[in-house]
Amino acid sequence: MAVFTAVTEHELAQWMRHYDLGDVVDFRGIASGIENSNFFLTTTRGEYVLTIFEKLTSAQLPFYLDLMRHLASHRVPVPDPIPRDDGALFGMLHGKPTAIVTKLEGAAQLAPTTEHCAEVGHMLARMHLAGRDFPHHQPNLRSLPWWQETVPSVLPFLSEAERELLSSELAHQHAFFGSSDYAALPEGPCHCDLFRDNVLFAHADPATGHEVRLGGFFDFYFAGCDKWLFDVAVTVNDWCSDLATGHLDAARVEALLRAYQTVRPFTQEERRHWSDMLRAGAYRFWVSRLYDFHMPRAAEMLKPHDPTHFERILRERLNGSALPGVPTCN
Ligand SMILES: Nc1ncnc2c1ncn2[C@@H]1O[C@H](COP(=O)(O)OP(=O)(O)O)[C@@H](O)[C@H]1O
Ligand SMILES: N[C@@H](CCOP(=O)(O)O)C(=O)O
Repeated sequence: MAVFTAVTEHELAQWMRHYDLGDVVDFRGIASGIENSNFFLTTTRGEYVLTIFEKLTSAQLPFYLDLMRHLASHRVPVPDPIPRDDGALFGMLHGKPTAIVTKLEGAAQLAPTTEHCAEVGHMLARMHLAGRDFPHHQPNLRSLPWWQETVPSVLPFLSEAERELLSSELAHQHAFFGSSDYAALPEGPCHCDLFRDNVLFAHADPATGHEVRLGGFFDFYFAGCDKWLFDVAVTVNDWCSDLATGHLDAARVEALLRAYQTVRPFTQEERRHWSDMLRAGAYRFWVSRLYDFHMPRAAEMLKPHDPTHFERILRERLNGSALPGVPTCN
């Protein structure tokens, strides 16, 4: 269930008068998704996605929509927000901010191979470089200050061993974030949630002979400015982990990092702190999943994600001997 706000034919017709997108041919709700009401919209001009933002406010939205527009204009395949006739990238429908963005091609690949990982790594690096001249700044709102604020509220629900790990890792990350090496890590706009379900792959490309072709990255609504290495770590923790054990698959890690570094090689500090950042990436999602699990919001529609998955991943990453190294890139 992911249409929280219904739109009638009449309301859609009124809404479309603000856009130069031709006539509506088809309009249907998208079943997946948990945050917003999403609809596939086909017009005589093309295919789009209409999103009614259920939680994000008008004040918060410009950063995300401007970033998507900026990346799309730099030929990074992301949904491109369509401006209305007054130039705005969103308007209000049912009292909620609403936007129309371009529809990406393809389907999610939930069992990725090394080829999928290489495509994702390559595009992630391109995305980071394309974001360098993005003029707006908004921090990743799910970083250290949010962890520090949130951890005390989940501690009472946890076992002694979980509490111990949550607290000791927070202390470790606090020290890492305060270090001069951390300050030297390159940064910029990051997706911050580039999981398997936020990337689409289209069919094989006969022109290049590539078996897999990236359709694009979407769901930028956790994006923010952060260390690029954090974005890579979040991505590797999801794309390259065995889902049952949290163990990193060395071949997928190698493929993703090698492809990333053909575009942007890691700095010395990044290589040195790869394992700390994998831990930070795991910690971020352990904390958010614990929070969603133990403090579900009223009227939550879906079962919260399993927090123990990221506890397992964090414990795995702490076991340094299980970590594949960062490939060198010449
Ligand atoms: N721009 C897009 N192009 C193609 N499909 C999209 C696009 N945006 C969303 N979708 C589809 O809609 C689904 C729900 O979107 P998502 O961003 O995950 O929703 P939510 O923000 O509610 O979690 C995705 O799984 C994807 O199939
Ligand atoms: N990827 C996160 C949850 C973020 O929610 P999304 O469905 O909007 O991507 C997780 O797995 O915990």
